[in-house]
Amino acid sequence: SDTKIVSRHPIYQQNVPIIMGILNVTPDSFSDGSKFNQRDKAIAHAEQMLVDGADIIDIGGESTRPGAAEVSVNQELDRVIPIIEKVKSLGAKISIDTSKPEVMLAAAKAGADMLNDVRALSMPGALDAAVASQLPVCLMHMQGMPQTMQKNPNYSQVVSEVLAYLKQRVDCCVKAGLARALLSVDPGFGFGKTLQHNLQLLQHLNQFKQLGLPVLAGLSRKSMLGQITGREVDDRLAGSLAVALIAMQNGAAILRVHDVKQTLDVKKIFLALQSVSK
Ligand SMILES: Nc1nc2[nH]c(SCC(=O)O)nc2c(=O)[nH]1
Repeated sequence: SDTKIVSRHPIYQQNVPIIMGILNVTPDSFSDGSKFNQRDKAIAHAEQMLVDGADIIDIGGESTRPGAAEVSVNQELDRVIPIIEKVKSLGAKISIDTSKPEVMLAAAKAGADMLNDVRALSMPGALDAAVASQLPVCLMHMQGMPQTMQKNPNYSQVVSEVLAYLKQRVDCCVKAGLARALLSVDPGFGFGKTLQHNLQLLQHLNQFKQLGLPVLAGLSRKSMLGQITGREVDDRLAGSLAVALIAMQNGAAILRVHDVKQTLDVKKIFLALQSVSK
């Protein structure tokens, strides 16, 4: 295959899977209490994930769940910037989960180490902002938009279509001035995909290595796991760990997860087997 291994930005840590701990700072995530004790809870959660072994903390101020309402720039800035500043002071590596150029630039100024865009820099001004920041960026595939993406996801060949989209976005970023070494790609589990589409993408996750870039997998507690196990979102640890291992075995370089402590154990088991000769 035409795998072009490129030199990679240090944040991608070469050949050991990276654990990205999820820190949602949307109102429903730390629902009770005032904005300030919600912030304290977010920082405590970030601290715990760092203790538990997270390599990067992914901070997001816009819920991109199916049907989620849109968030204004100022609302999103107000949610994420104070948290980035505090988490940075803990010495953590931070990725900012946003599609808005203003949030990307402000987050970079506040100390973010990576951009994570579920819209693959497709919003107006986003690509220019990413180039200006010169930060590593994860490009994710989404079919449609959060409000409508799960209505009727349809592909003729989901794996090749998602791969082609990501290849096109990578080429566009490189042409705009982002070195390939900064880029990572993500098939976007649950973003405009049926269960079958998600399973196809997971089964053939290796295909995405053709781009020669780190592959990020975001499977943790997602509804695809609920569809298979019948478990509610707070009861999907076993399902999340199962797919985390499968994703690692299928080449995922970054795992975006809620349950950092448990996923670290899965990573250690995976690496122990890697070191044994076949
Ligand atoms: N790169 C990347 N970023 C994400 N942000 C979310 S938010 C929805 C949820 O966590 O359920 N998912 C993902 C994902 O899969 N990949």
